[in-house]
Amino acid sequence: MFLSCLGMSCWKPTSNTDSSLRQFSTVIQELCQQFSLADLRKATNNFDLNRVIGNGMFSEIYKGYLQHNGASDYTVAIKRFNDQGCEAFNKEIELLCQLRHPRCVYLIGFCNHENEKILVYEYMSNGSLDEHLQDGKLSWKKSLEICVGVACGLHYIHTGAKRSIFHCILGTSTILLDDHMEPKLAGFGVSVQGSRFMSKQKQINAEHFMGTWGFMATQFIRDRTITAKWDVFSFGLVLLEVVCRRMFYVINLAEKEFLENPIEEKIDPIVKGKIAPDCWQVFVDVMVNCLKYEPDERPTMGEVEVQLEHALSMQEQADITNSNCDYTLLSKTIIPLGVKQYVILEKCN
Ligand SMILES: Nc1ncnc2c1ncn2[C@@H]1O[C@H](COP(=O)(O)OP(=O)(O)OP(=O)(O)O)[C@@H](O)[C@H]1O
Repeated sequence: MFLSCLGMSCWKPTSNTDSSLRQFSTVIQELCQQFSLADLRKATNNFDLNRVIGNGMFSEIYKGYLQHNGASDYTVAIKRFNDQGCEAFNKEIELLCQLRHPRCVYLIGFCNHENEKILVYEYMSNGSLDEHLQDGKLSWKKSLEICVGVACGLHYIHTGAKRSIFHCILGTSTILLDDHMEPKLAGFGVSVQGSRFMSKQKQINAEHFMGTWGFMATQFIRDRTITAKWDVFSFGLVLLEVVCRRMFYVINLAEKEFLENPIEEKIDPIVKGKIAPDCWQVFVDVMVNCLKYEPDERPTMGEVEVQLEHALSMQEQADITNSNCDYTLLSKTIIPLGVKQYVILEKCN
């Protein structure tokens, strides 16, 4: 039934049997509400462009109001895919139905009506992390809490689901913030499911990732494989953005110059004096390790999560005794990205 509602042209299973697909579609129907196109037109005032709150690679995202959970004006985010978005639509339903975790955006339902492929999510009222980094109002402690939350979400998708999931395009624009400024992972349209056995790597076709080169960890470019360590590298770039308050979508030679200087000199002036030296030491170690060239040398997200929680508690302890003065960081840390790594990353530009 679900197959017919999705339409075979969009749903292209590769290895499942008919009966396993039937079971899978039943599970999706149980977990996800199905909306009519009329419901979603009404919810968005006929896809009024004034309601657009974001743009995805294959979609536009609208703010909408629906009948849900007994409320007649329940606020939701409605992602309407374009003609190229069919695969991303299928992928997000498949993955997000399996993910029920406070650090992953919640998929409420979907609509599949002829060419209209639409997903309905919980509304994340505080938008994406990149917007907050740009407007400069995010405190250091809140930033650190957000990083801990994101690490927790990544740890979950890597190890907590039946099969590990690799996000693949993690960045500050795919980290969304709810009413309480708690982070959730979003943007699962090109994510990849690993094997049941964590140690195995997944062979991937490069075209799958159109336009997302900036987030690519070096092992992919070298080996054409994806592992959890890919997301770990991307998470290292997120940490870098959080302290520098500037984007690192693509590391090219201009970024190389930027990073050849101690990172302490590049910390955003608004946050710099707020970072306790003990906290910084742990934080910068995690960041440097996440950005290691060799995937095997990068930590797991479980290790990263523990370390960042430790950094947060160091910050909290320091703040108890020092409530007035700014801190001074005396360390000088160069992120040891190898020349080879710059060249490889620059090629991706
Ligand atoms: N649930 C939501 N609540 C609020 N805003 C959202 C929500 N989902 C997405 N957005 C907004 O839309 C932007 C793009 O969303 P998202 O990251 O899901 O796109 P994408 O993964 O690139 O899309 P696609 O599936 O087309 O590839 C986000 O940065 C955010 O501003």
